[in-house]
Amino acid sequence: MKIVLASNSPRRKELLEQAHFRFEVEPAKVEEVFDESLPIDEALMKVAQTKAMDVADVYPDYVVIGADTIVYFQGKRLGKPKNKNEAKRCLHALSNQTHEVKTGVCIIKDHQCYPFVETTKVHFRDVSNDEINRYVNSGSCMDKAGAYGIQECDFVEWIDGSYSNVVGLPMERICQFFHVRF
Ligand SMILES: Cc1cn([C@H]2C[C@H](O)[C@@H](COP(=O)(O)OP(=O)(O)OP(=O)(O)O)O2)c(=O)[nH]c1=O
Repeated sequence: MKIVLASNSPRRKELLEQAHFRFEVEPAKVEEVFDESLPIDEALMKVAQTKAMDVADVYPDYVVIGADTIVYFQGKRLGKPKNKNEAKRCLHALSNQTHEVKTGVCIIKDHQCYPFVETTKVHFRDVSNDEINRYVNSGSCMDKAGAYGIQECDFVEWIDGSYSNVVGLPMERICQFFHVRF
């Protein structure tokens, strides 16, 4: 079975590699448009599907994996920060609070779409202004939903659910789909 990952994210590539998948990488060339009129999970699956379908056009005989990760907090979707100030505001808001990380996935196989959403609860400890400034100024938060990477900061006190889902792909469910042991 030939697999292609429709993503630009180095984290998703790494997660699939760690699980010993063999695959190509072809980032989708579509704008991420969120349909705010839909319930959050539906909107997320739609974005993942748009990414997967874009690549399926070019790789018709491959199984395509598309995904999109967001932070969901107090009924609001937090994507990648637009600038450092927004990143700081976002981390302040998440400090000492519990939020959800949602990854929408769409797998296209034999012209059929298999979409799903995985949700992980994440709790931040109390994070000081200094810590937030230092982390944001290091720059690595800018390409990450919610302005943090669980794999590179120590703000997370506990999680409930899939860790890899927070990083960008729910590997338990991906492996289940492909009948691979996780
Ligand atoms: C919350 C969180 C997100 N992230 C990353 C995963 C995703 O790469 C990114 C969310 O952006 P996405 O838009 O889901 O993905 P992407 O733009 O990196 O790649 P593509 O659209 O081509 O698939 O945030 C982490 O690495 N660690 C975290 O703890």
